[in-house]
Amino acid sequence: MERTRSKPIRDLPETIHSLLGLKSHMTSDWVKSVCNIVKNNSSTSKEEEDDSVSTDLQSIRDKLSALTVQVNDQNKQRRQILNEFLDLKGNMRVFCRVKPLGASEKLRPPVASDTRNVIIKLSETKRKTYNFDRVFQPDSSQDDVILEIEPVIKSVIDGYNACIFAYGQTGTGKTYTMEGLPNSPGIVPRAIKGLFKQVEESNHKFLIHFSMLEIYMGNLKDLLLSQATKPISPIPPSLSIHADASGEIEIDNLVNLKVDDFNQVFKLYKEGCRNRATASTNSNSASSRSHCMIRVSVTCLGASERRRETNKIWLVDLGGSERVLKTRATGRRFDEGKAINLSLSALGDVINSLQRKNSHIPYRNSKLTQVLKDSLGQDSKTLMLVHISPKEEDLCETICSLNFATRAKNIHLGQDESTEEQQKKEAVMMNLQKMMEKIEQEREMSLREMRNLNKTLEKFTGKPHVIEEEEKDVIREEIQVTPKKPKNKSRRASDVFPSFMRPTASSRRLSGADFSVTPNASGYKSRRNSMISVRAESVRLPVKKNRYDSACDSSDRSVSKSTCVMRQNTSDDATVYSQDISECDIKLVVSEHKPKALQMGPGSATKSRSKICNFEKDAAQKMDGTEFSRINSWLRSQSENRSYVLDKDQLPATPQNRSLEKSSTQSLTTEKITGNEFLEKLEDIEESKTDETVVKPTQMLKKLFELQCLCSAEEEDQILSRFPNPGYEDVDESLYPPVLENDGFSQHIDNEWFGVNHSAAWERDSPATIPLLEREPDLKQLLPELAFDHSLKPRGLAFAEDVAPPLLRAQETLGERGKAPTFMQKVQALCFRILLGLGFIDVGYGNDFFSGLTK
Ligand SMILES: Nc1ncnc2c1ncn2[C@@H]1O[C@H](COP(=O)(O)OP(=O)(O)OP(=O)(O)O)[C@@H](O)[C@H]1O
Repeated sequence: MERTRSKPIRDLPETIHSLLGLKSHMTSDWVKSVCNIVKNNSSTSKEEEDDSVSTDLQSIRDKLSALTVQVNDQNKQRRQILNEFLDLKGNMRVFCRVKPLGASEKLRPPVASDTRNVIIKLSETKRKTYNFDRVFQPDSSQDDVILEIEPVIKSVIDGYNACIFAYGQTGTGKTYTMEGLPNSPGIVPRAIKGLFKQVEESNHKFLIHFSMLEIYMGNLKDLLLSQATKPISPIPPSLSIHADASGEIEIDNLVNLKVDDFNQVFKLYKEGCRNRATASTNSNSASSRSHCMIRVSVTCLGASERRRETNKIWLVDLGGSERVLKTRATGRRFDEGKAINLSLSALGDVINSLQRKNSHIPYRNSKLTQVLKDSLGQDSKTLMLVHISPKEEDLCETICSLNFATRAKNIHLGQDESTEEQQKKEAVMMNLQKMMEKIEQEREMSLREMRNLNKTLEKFTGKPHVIEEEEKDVIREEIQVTPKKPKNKSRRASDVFPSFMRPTASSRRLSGADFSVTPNASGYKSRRNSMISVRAESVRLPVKKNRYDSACDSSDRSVSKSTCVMRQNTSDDATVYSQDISECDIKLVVSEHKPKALQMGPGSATKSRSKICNFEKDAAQKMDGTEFSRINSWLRSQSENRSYVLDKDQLPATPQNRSLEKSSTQSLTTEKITGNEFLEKLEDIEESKTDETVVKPTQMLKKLFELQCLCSAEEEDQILSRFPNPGYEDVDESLYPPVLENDGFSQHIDNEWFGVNHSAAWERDSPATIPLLEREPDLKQLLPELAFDHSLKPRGLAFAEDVAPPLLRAQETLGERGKAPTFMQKVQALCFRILLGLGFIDVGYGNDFFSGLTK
């Protein structure tokens, strides 16, 4: 182009010379006409030039559009083939993974396996074979497992709901498979990575959201929201499950964060794991005591070939099924084990009904099945990984797990197929797989060509080609707190539950969520709107610092046990446990929870509350990627800000309380008080309260005194020795904080990030497990006449009514509530518990988890 422009200038002398010769002929008209010719000439060439460029651009655009259509077509074909392939494999695919024997376990295991079968040696002559889609031998790697889940990830991109869950006896490697270790990451990180990779390769624009929750003791808990670590912390909005008009399951108030890459997911995942509590059990030193559920939602607008605009995948690490008798769980561990078994049993029932193609599928029988309703069965892709132990002592549980998995496997396949049919099917599947590979290669080529053309286009125009549908895309909010549906009580799942599904006293007691209490005389309002009166006390126990702590957290840790009592429901107390900053004081906290802001220091409840409000407000705003870090740091600050507040309005104007009030305002520093002062303060406060308000630990202390009066220690020991209770090696655990663990995953992640190995030292022998009274000299002073040795332990048990799992209370075999229990009633309660533990008494759950599984 430059050459054409410079030519007239080069030719100028010559032109002038020739013009000079024609001087006589040059009239003004002539000059004008020559000028016009030159002018027209130059404008024509410019237009021509522009035309040729725009033609080029147009042809690129046309090519791109054609390629887009082609890729869409290829996507459609791929989806159809994949779907056919997965249909042949079964909507519910079941894998079995056999845990390797430990180095010290040299015995020949009774479980053998090949790539599709698990053979159980029941006796010398009797063997039972279980058939699965794939069996992972003890020496199989994480890679082997991941390879098998790839089709499921692809079907998520195609718009199908999916669910991958790990099932099995406690300690058999569910968390290992789902989370993995730093050097061998498991399904969760790799599935999410795989999802992002697929999204990157796609020609569509996807929006990905991440949520994480756990089902603990039958209640949903949002793991991306710091939970109320103390009774008067802002209470996170309760999560409730409902189905939308299209039957998709939604969870109201569940934090749903937009994520742009795997790193963001990784941070959230870490945060979620931090909010999860695991505990040490006889079977697993870091046992998951809940079901951990990760939801990744995928939205793609304008992709007609996808099954639906928004779909999701659930990645679930189920709590371990366990025989309570075998694990010898007591107190809280016992309750947790029962809750896990109950929901697994409900899952088994759903699977059973799906398999039998029953018209009614009992999804409503547990929160777990309600949440997974649209991801189990129907046209969703489900992958179950059953984990078994090869050890002889676990044979019974292994058979239960295998039977459970076999029922699931039969969901789609129906009757057993003949070998011939199976071979035919496998040939078809092989063919489909080849077709899919071919289409994927072609698709990859088309996508590469599209990328190159896009680059060329960008060079000319300065912006990439935009496909029409993409232009229409709406940028979604970064945070989507699922908006509450207009209050239509009859539509809410929780309201139409059969009564046994409604939150029980125990579930409310433990989670603090779902606080639906019958109105009482004093006029009850929902907990979220008004917690009329909250009294709480907290005892903090120091926890030995481990290497993990020192590496990732500069603060010390302690385990705090807090108890709060709400006026609305005197029988309910919410016990929460948290890992917290180090303190070893006995701290008394009394507060009235009011809607008005509590003026406390940094990280106070007020701030947290207002942040939660902002959180919801933000849902209405569009956010860009940079917002993520803000939210992330907020989430972090939430988990780090652990403080206690004291509301002076609730304190009677006694000198003690004035000092207490003072202590509370001293920027949350805890006032050390002696045991007697402590009791006096409790009593003062108790007197000032309405008669319905109870402070449970005070009661417990009082009852300890009462018992001391009722009978001597010798008499009591004598009676108790007649009822051997193998589980009670310590004072009942429900009275004390659980052994809080860094959960497996965060441990792994943090190890990876900080390069430290987790020290297994603070597990069972953690100071947090040492009975409270032994650790607290102040409390010890309170009870000078009680021996602080193991003779105290059975006494704790005598208060069976207080410490028994709340579900036992429903039996009401101990006499009327509200009356002071006599010693005989306490002994009866103890007997009841023992008989229950030995399996002689049914607790009224209907079916025990293990019964029926071996049918
Ligand atoms: N396939 C495996 N290879 C190596 N180690 C394994 C394997 N499976 C499990 N483990 C190890 O066994 C221990 C218990 O595993 P894990 O915590 O995953 O069990 P779990 O089934 O999740 O237990 P729970 O139900 O109590 O949470 C862990 O230390 C884990 O690393």
